[in-house]
Amino acid sequence: MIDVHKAQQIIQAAIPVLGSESVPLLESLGRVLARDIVATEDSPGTDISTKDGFTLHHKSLTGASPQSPVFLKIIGESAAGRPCGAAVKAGEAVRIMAGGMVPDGADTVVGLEIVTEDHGYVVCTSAPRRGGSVRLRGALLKNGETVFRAGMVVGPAEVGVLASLRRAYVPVHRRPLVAIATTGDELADFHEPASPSKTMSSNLYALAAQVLEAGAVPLCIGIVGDELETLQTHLREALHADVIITSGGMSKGRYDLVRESFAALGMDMKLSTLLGKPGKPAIFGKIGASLVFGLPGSPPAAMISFEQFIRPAILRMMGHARVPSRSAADDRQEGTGDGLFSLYQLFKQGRAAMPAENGPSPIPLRMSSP
Ligand SMILES: Nc1nc2c(c(=O)[nH]1)N[C@H]1C(S)=C(S)[C@@H](COP(=O)(O)OP(=O)(O)OC[C@H]3O[C@@H](n4cnc5c(N)ncnc54)[C@H](O)[C@@H]3O)O[C@H]1N2
Ligand code: MOO
Repeated sequence: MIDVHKAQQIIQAAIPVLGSESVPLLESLGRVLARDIVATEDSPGTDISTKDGFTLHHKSLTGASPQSPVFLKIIGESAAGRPCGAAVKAGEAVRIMAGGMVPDGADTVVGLEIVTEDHGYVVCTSAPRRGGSVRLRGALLKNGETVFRAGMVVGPAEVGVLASLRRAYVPVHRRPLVAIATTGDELADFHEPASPSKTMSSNLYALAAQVLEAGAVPLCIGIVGDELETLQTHLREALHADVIITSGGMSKGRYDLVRESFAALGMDMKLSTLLGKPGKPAIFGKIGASLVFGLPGSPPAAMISFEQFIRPAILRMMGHARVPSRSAADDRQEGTGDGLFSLYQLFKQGRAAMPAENGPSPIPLRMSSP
């Protein structure tokens, strides 16, 4: 028997990083880049003014002072997105807006606040430094420059930069398809009427929600009965998924046939039986390329096993380099009260599974009262 941390190491060592896919820009949020992103053009693509004012050649301002103002003829306008066609010569200036293209012949912008206008001339009484208030072509990004490295997680700022690079599609690591089957003849789903001998298969939904929260794609196989042949048939069909999760049927009871079914499908068992609860009877292995996690049926044990083992595995498959590994045992020792262990306690008291004010519906699919 091994402890949770050793089990986490064994699982991580067996997890492949999935290949890449190209996704529309916004779908890359939270995903991991599968390739370096290289700029294919300069940004900005031309010299741009950062102020509203006048653009001119710096030499035109030589000697400008309050005692000796320099008059420059205004020959045109460069608004953002509407460049001025003319080139600027000595003794001339072009009215420019922030974001406007600096025309040929100009190299400097003087802000509106330090000049005056007089009958078609701009009057300058000081000279800013050469190149002042101009963002040069390629100042933000140069053509050929590596902007982001593979392995980086895409956040909102990266989405903005990718958009400025005109990347409508982004290469990211694939999200795993995770098949979830719950086992047990006592289980029922929404389509079946409530009955004292039946238990709603809440694990199917809780685990699917955990899969979604981890960023993967859940595929709910549903409830599979405690019958060897049925189990094998359904699990065989689930083998096209990257990950298969089962809940229930893991203990040594007479009808606990999950291990047997996996064995018959050729499972390479890498982990069997943990030291301590919750999740003691959990197993992990591989069938072909699919990773297989057999979790215990008890809802807190299933959810906590997911947090301890499957969330880190999913993150790793999606290319995340730093994968935090939590354990209910650590949380209990730390006694923070908001960790995995408290989730377990909450479940044991039945509060998470069924809030008192929102009892079970006797009629399936009836809308709960608000
Ligand atoms: N003789 C022993 N029996 C058991 C031991 C033990 O040490 N000696 N350990 C117990 C522990 S701990 C666990 S955990 C369970 C694991 O058993 P299974 O994985 O076979 O779980 P089930 O028997 O199928 O179900 C347990 C419990 O959870 C409910 N359940 C199951 N599936 C779902 C679902 N999809 N949604 C909601 N609830 C579910 C089920 O009705 C049971 O009440 O073994 C113990 N036995
Ligand atoms: O080991 Mo069971 O999963 O411990 O509650």
